[in-house]
Amino acid sequence: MGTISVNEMKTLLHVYFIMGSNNCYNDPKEVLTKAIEGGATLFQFREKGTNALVGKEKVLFAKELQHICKQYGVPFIVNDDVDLAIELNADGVHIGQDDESAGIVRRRIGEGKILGVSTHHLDEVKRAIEQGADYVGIGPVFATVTKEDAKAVRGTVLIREVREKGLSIPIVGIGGITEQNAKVVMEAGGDGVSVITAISQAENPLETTKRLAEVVFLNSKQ
Ligand SMILES: Cc1ncc(COP(=O)(O)OP(=O)(O)O)c(N)n1
Ligand SMILES: Cc1ncsc1CCOP(=O)(O)O
Ligand SMILES: [Mg+2]
Repeated sequence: MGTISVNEMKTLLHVYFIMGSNNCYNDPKEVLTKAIEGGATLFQFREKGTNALVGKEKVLFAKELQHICKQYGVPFIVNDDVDLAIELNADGVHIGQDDESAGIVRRRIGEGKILGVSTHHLDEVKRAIEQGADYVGIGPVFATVTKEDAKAVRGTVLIREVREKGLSIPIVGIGGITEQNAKVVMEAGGDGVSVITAISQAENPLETTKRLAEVVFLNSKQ
């Protein structure tokens, strides 16, 4: 882990909103603002897939979203793009198993930044811990249409396994999570839920995030 405490990290993971420009029907800045006002505790900038912005446009857009996060005191995490995270002095980075190794990324971003790693098996969780992850993302818990190359749906099996092994690493579930099924992730031992579609395509992102936050709060152990 870096310098963030386990408890602080677990609290930040409660309602982890992830978004890129191509995930929204409406103005993404408005969507992010409403999500935060509704209770999002952490934000991940994930600009990838069909029609994603690149180059200067991507950087500019990232800066706009980072500015919103700063105004509300919500940490801003960058997905995949470690160079961008360093350039923007972002609060952290999220990487997957096909990205740069967690150990290298930890050394690049330093101890003071948040490092999240996607995991699908217990050995990946253990390796992420050894290499300095502050939290692990586990999923897809449910079917998702957002990530074209998503791994097979495994429900909450791995979340339960990690807790049964007595590992206290902060865990966030991901994949197809909504206010209707978030409770299952928390009951399995998750510390929070990360969502893209549930908020980015909600008719009312503010009210949806409020309801999601309520489910997480009611089922949280801290
Ligand atoms: C919180 C969280 N968990 C998992 C992921 C997925 O990361 P990855 O497997 O690297 O896939 P991409 O998101 O990069 O397509 C995530 N982004 N966030
Ligand atoms: C990035 C990612 N990693 C595993 S599933 C997923 C997509 C989650 O998006 P949604 O909340 O729309 O299912
Ligand atoms: Mg990735």
